Parts: sequence; structure tokens; C-alpha cells
Amino acid sequence: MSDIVTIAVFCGVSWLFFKVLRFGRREDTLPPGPPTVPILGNAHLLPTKFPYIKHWGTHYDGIFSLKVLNGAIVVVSDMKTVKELLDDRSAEFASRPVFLGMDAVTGGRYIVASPAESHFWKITRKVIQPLVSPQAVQKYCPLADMETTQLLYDILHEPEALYNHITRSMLSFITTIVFGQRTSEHDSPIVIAFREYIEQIFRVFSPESVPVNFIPALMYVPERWAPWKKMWKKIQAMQCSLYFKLFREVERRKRAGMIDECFAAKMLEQQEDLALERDTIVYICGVLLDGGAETTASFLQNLILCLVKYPAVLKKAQAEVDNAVGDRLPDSNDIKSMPYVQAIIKETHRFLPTAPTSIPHASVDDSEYRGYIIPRKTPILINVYRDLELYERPEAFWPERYLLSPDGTMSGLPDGTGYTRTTLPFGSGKRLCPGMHLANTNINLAVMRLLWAFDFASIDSTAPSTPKWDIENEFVDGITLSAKPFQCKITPRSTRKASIIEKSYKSLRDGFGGQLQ
Ligand code: HEM
Repeated sequence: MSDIVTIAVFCGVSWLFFKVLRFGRREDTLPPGPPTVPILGNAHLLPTKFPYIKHWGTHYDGIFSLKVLNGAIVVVSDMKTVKELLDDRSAEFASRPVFLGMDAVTGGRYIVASPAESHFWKITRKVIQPLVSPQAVQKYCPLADMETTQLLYDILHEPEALYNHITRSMLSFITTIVFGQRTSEHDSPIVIAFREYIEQIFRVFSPESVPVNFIPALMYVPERWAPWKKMWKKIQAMQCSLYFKLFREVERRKRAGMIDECFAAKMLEQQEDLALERDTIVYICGVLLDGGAETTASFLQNLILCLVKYPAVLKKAQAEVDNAVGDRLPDSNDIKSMPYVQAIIKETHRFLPTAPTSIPHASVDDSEYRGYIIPRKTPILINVYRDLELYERPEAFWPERYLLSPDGTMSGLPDGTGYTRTTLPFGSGKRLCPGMHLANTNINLAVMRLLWAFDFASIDSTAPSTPKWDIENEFVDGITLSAKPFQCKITPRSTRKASIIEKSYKSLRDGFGGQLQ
């Protein structure tokens, strides 16, 4: 009897030993990747900061895998593969990996993290669509006009707070559309709460949270030993407070019988038909703040940093703007007659993309691609940051590339390798950012007006003629690439322009019965 027990124990221990030894080893069916080590796989190779900067080499032919413990990450590293996998086979690859942290924070009511096969994802995309279609966004041009006019006025009077003015302006554009409430001051409680919250929410995707996705058993660790759970709880409280505060105000106006055109009010009207719970509506509205305000604000801050570092680009763009509009403020239609400004916007998206690795996709089921098997729910990241193969001088901020070819790629690329699209910064396939047209409407106007109104210059008179970039010090670490607040000298380009800004702002304010500020 004791022999049988000994043999059973020996077999059990050997099985466990071999099982553990296999931990971290790449399955033959996965795309290739760097050599693994037992248990960790490639976990030790993963950058803990600024993950998109690392170029893993071109020898993997556009797709490779990284083993993380017993799981894997698939990385798509050229545009041909982005097209074949994430665009052309979008129905299969539009899902999301498991985001246990985000689900814990939002109760699974966050479209960004929802699987494409879920009812919640489908209904959210459906109800957002009428708000963000190319036709629908036209009606927000007057709002973009108002917010960018105030942006110019605020910068004119308090240039040192550039960063905060941009955040306020972009946030106010979204809070007005979604919750019918402007955020007219950069130090108002909503703007401060938003800034504090947005700094935290991205930590749900950070290395402090991610291991839980690979070792789900960590979810059972009691909170007092699980710092990530404390962090999620704090973020959850901040998120609820922000979203519900804005939403309760919409409900109050509804009770008071006020006419309300905002998205949240429309959702409340349709609540019964859509069979949505109140909390679900709140989160559908709330995610538009997170997705819409921070991305557009970061984009503008990144663009201005480029203009500060490349004064010749600034001068050339200002000449184009002046030529098109003279002394009047640019309006939304003017963008068509400003190819160089359009090129600057595209180049900023390429050079400093707001979401460099996009948001991971996943396949709905195990899927075959080029003879490899990509297991369902495996995170698929994009790593085409400043694609070295497609662009001439990829590491230079050079908007002219978009005047030479519409997608900015170099000429003479072999067939099939030159595929790219200027919508790439907004994602892929069925997951393509629903707010793209809304973002473009506001960004185009803001950029034209900033160029028209101000000179932006380095405070360092000894700045090198070939600008230096120090991503790790100049940018905030996280899944978005966003410049830290930076100093620059901002001056109105003429007294006439300054007085046009004053007058435009005051006439808007008077038109709103003094409500603008
Ligand atoms: C410069 C501005 C913006 C950039 C660069 C940007 C970028 C992105 C990217 C890369 C994704 C992931 C796409 C994918 O998974 O393939 C995304 C998703 C999303 N964005 Fe945007 N975005 C911007 C503005 C906006 C705006 C203005 C809104 C709405 C008001 C918005 C709402 C969303 C939502 C709701 C999702 C989730 C879509 C889903 O998971 O199906 N974004 N965005």
C-alpha cells in the first residue's frame, strides 16, 4: 500500500515538475519570437515603460509572439499584417483580451474593454453612431467655434497655462455634447476631477495591473495583500464620482422640464426602448469623456511641442493660413484650402501617435494566420510606431512627406509593402475609433486657429537646429503618448489678431448672455 502511495506521489510530483518546466515555453503553433526562459517565457524582456519605443527587429516578417508565463502576446509589426489581420479579417479579430482590472473598475460596462461579441459592445456602438457620424459632427462646428475661440482668449491672457487651457477646451467640447454642460474654467471642480481621474485610469493597463490577466488566480488574493485591488477601488470611486455628478445634472434638468439636446438626455428618453439600465447609460456616456477629451488634448499638446522644436514648419504653416484667411479667424471649412496644415496634423499622428500600440485586439476563436494559430483572447498589439520601412527619414518630423504622397510613404516601395492609411492612429477594423470624425472636426479648427493667432518659440535660445527628443523625460509614461507640460514662449502674432480674438470672444460671450465664462 505504501509503495502505491509513493508511486502516486512520485508521478504527481513529476507531472507537476514537467508542467512547470513547460511554463513559459512557446507552443510550436504560435508565431515565432525571441527565445524563452523557463517559467517567465519572455516576461523579463517586456519593457516596463514606454513599450512602443522598442523595435523588436524586422526578421519576424510582420508578426511575432511574446510568451508571458503560460500566456502569450502577439505583436503585429508591419502595415501589411495590420491590413491582413486586423482590417480584412476584422470580424474574427475585433474582440478584446480579458481586462480583469478594467472589468473590476467598471463592472464590465466599458466599451473600450468589451468583447466585440458581447451585446454591450454592439448596443454601445449602435447608440454612439448617430452622435459621431461624419454628417452628425457637422452640427458641432458652432460648438468647436466657441471652444476654440475661448481657447485663444485664454492663451492670450494666461499663456503660461497653455496645457490647462487645452485640456479645458477639449474636455468642454465633449462634456457639452455628452452631458450638456460646459467646463468654462480650467480650475473648475470638473476639470480638476477629470485630470486627476485620467492620470489614474491608465494605471489599469499598467504593469501593476497586467499580471492579473496572465495569472487570474491573483484575483482571489485578499485586498490587504493585493495593492492592485486597492488601486482599482480608488479609480472606481473617482470614475463613479465624475460620471454620476455630470449625469445627475442631466436628470435634474429633465425633472425640471428643460429642453435638453445633449446625448445623455437623448439616452434617457430612449432608455425603455433600448432596455438599458441607468448605470449602463452613465458608463456609455462616461467613456466618451475618457476617449474623447484626453486623446484630443494630448494630440494638440504634442503638435505644439513639434512646432516649438521645428520653427521652420511653424512659419511655413502660418504663411499658408495667412494666405487663405488673412486677418479673419479661420473657420471649419478653411481646412480644405490648407494642405500643409493637414500635413502637419497627419505628421503629428505619425510622429507622436496618441495611442502608439492602439488598444489590444483579440480573436473571437482560435484563428489560423499564415500557418500559425492565434489562440482566442490572446492580446494582439500593434507595433508600427514610426514604421522604419515605409517612410523616408522616419525619425524626423517632416510634414512635407504628406505633400509628396497622400499617405506619406516613400516612393518606389515594392508591391504590397507600401500599404498604410492615415486613419491608423484611430485603430483598425470594426474597432476603429468611433470618435474619429468628432476629433478631427475639433482638432482641425483648433490647429488652424492656434497657427493663425500665436507664435510658439523655445525658451532656450541655444536650442539646436536639429531638435533633440527625449521621449522618456518629455512624455508621460503610459499607454498614451502625451507630452508633459512644457515651457515655451507664446506671443500673439499681431495686435490686430489679438484684438480680433478679444472681439470674437466677447461677442460670443454676449451672444450667450454672459454665460461663456
Ligand atoms: C486624437 C483623437 C483620438 C485618437 C487618436 C483616438 C484613438 C483611438 C484608438 C486607437 C482606439 C482603439 C481602436 C482599436 O481598438 O482598434 C479608440 C477607441 C475608442 N475611441 Fe478614440 N481616439 C480619439 C478621439 C476620440 C473621441 C473624440 C471619442 C468620442 C467622443 C473617442 C471614443 C472612442 C471609443 C468609445 C473607443 C472604443 C471603441 C471600441 O472599443 O469599440 N475617441 N480611439
